[in-house]
This record gives sequence, structure tokens and C-alpha cells, in this order.
Amino acid sequence: MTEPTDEAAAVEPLLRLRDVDVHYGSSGHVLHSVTVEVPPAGIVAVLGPNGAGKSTLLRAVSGTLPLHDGRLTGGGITVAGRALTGRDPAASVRAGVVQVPEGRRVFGGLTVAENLRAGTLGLRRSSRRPAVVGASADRVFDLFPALARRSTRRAGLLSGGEQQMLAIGRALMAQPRLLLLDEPSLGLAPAMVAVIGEVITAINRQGVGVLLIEQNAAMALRLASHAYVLDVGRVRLAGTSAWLSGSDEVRRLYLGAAADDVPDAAPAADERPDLRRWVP
Ligand SMILES: Nc1ncnc2c1ncn2[C@@H]1O[C@H](COP(=O)(O)OP(=O)(O)OP(=O)(O)O)[C@@H](O)[C@H]1O
Repeated sequence: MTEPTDEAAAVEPLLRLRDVDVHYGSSGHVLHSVTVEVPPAGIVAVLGPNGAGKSTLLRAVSGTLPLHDGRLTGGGITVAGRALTGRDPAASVRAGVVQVPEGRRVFGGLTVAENLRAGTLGLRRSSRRPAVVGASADRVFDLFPALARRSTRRAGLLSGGEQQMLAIGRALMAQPRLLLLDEPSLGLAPAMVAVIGEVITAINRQGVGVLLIEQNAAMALRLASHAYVLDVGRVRLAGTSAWLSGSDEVRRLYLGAAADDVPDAAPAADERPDLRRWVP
């Protein structure tokens, strides 16, 4: 079911997946004619139970399906009107699409600063000049003061929340126009979930679009303007977050327990993101 609307989309979406099909291996048909859009500088959430296909959807956008023995077998993907279909991960990054993988995969043996520099590896040479990389790192440190104080610490010694900040910071080093976030709240303490929510809002306010995959539906619907509910590889519900939050099905299946997960408690002062401009 899709929220009724009278208006055709007037502007080209930042991201458009149209009728996307994905298979794994020789037979596993996992996404079935999935259509999802992110408006320019919007936040859009994708909700759904385990195994619904949320990570697969992100892999299709980031060009990483082949790394998982998967392939796009139908439909198309565009970023700001330009086709992404069939491109490799580096091409997606150069198109401004950068993924923060599930599970805060930072390089534990490298320092915070080295992890950030690693975020620029897929970029064109002009974007990897020391002055550009340094300015990007400064902006990440402005956004995450806790990382600035730990820039020489090995990433493996950071707390889970700090590692999530670092994973997001590393993605920002690639100067994305669309950030793909895979379960950023997973395994974090409630106060840190609130911090990450603030960070996502702050980044988005600077003009970066966000496609947010979340099991924490209360958090996702609070941050996003629109959301999609995936179920067994199909879009089951789609609409504004306000409309979905009022839907009996979403309330029953996703908001029952999760509504209590995001506290109103303010995060500690030094964990608050700095809201200065990110976009140069
Ligand atoms: N590399 C793979 N090879 C074969 N099947 C896969 C592969 N990765 C995922 N799948 C299958 O695809 C389906 C969707 O998985 P996916 O990880 O995209 O779901 P999800 O909604 O992200 O779930 P979760 O929250 O548990 O990660 C599942 O049935 C899963 O078993």
C-alpha cells in the first residue's frame, strides 16, 4: 500500500530505484520490483524485519552486490538523473554515493586520523590533495569533537558509539551528496542512539541526502520525511513518516516496542555534534 497523493513528483529525485530486482547466487530472488526514491537533500528510511532485503537494497545502490555474489537483474538506479546501474563501488563513490556499512566496520589497527584518510581512497586525485583531505578531516572533527580528541588513538580502542561516529566521519571524507546508512543505531546505548540521530539531522541540514536503513522504526520515522516498509523483498508500505507513524500496521509491527527505544534525555555536552556547515 502506498500513501495516496495528487501530485506527480516535480523535481528529479536525488536517488531513484525503479522496479529493481536482485538475485543472489544462481537462484535466490531477493528484491522484487522495488521502487524507492530519495528527494534532493531528503532523509528517507527503509524499515523491515530481518531478511526483508534492506541491506541488499543498499548494496544495489552502492554497487557492492558482486562482492556478495549478487546482481541486479531488473530495473534501474539513477542518482540525480544519471544511471548508476552496473557501476562498480568506486564509480558510485565518485557519483557522490557513500555507504556507512552495518556494524561500524572501522580499521581497528589504524588511528582515527588514518581511518578518516582511508575514506578518501576512492576519490579522484584532485580530491585527495593533502589540503583538501585536511580540510575534510577538520570538518569531521568539528562535527565530532570526541573524535578530534582521540585522533591518534587506535580505532579498535574506541567505544561502540565513537566507532559509529568514525564510520560516519570516514564516509563524510568522500564528500557525499547521498549517504547510505545501514542500521546506525544497532547495538548502541539509547543515549548514543540519540546522538547519532542528531548527527544525521545535522549532516542532512548541510544538503546531504540520507537513505537510512533501520530496525529502530521510532528513530527512523522521527528523522525521515518519508519511509518505505520492505517485507520479503517487496515494498509493502510507502508514504510520509507522519502517515506511516499513524498506520495501524506500522504501529503494530514496528512501533510497539521500538517507540520506547529513543530517549528524550539529552546527550552529554561533549558528545553533541557541532552544527557548523559541513558542505564546503
Ligand atoms: N550473499 C548472499 N547470498 C545469498 N543470499 C543472501 C546473501 N545476502 C543476503 N541474502 C539473503 O537475502 C535476503 C535479504 O537479506 P538482507 O541482508 O538484504 O536483509 P535485511 O533486511 O538487511 O536483514 P538484516 O536486518 O537481517 O540484515 C535474506 O533472505 C538473506 O538470507
